[in-house]
Amino acid sequence: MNIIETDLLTKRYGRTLAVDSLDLSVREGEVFGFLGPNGSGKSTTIDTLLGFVYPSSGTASVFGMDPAEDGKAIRQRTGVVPDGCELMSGWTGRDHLEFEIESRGVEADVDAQLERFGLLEDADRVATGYSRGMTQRLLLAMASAGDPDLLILDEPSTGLDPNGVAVMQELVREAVESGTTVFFSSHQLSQVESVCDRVGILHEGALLATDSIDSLRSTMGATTYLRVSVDRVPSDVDSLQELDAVDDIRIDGRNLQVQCDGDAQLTVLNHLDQLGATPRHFETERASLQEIFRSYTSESTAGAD
Ligand SMILES: Nc1ncnc2c1ncn2[C@@H]1O[C@H](COP(=O)(O)OP(=O)(O)OP(=O)(O)O)[C@@H](O)[C@H]1O
Repeated sequence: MNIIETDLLTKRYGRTLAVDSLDLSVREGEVFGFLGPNGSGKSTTIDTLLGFVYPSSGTASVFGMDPAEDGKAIRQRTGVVPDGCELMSGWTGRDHLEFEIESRGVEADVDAQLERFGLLEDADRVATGYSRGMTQRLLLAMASAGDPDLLILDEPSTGLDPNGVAVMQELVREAVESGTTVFFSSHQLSQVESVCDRVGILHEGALLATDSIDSLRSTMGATTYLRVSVDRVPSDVDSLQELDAVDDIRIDGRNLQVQCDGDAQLTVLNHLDQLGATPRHFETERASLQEIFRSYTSESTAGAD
């Protein structure tokens, strides 16, 4: 079953096309990474899913409900870490958490939740005095209170130190174990890569690709960088380029960098051997999500120019 489904979802602000014919499906229990550069429409999509913003055309459904009509019911089952949230003046961290629990109508142990996010000692301080990292931990504590069916995290690691990031990643893993679906919007690609099952790449309001990170890598074609140091560079080294699996070769002294298909390392090393070059050392590196992301968004920008 799909927890989130959109069909040609479009949102215009005057002449700005913030979300453009978006077809999105997020399955129950998965961690879906929603990736896109600044201004690509991530927050607008989320606001539409939560019923804060109405679509210009197309439809959205969350838990099978229309957010434009049943936004409140959707929000009661959803924990949200919004992008750029303002805290209530004069309220303590505890006040914020208690309010969240009450307004979503869930059961949660307030002290345990504060402790889990390292906020128990500061719980009775006015939260507008919190550091950015503490504020973000408070937002995570509020969003995850009472094990919601859906967690929407919009840039959840903003302001977090490495410990905070680890707590956030742990939160995502625990949420999934308890059956929560997680919608994780970010341009912090390394964090998406470590927790998400599938990612959607958004650019200028449109979804360029949706798939698992591995499939996106193989769609990119030559996705492995093989770095080899050889005892000598053969004069006919360019013949490597004739191998189907090889996309590009760069030579720096006795070091070669070969961009090739994921399973072609041995073919390349054997070919070098046949050319009379003995590999002294080699290492491989797969394309990172960052490169996949750049490849999709820059191709699309090039096409638009
Ligand atoms: N209330 C609004 N009024 C007018 N334009 C808006 C409004 N909200 C968003 N936009 C525009 O819609 C586009 C998409 O913005 P959105 O905030 O959804 O992107 P985003 O991917 O979440 O960006 P970021 O990563 O910077 O948060 C941008 O061009 C933005 O300026």
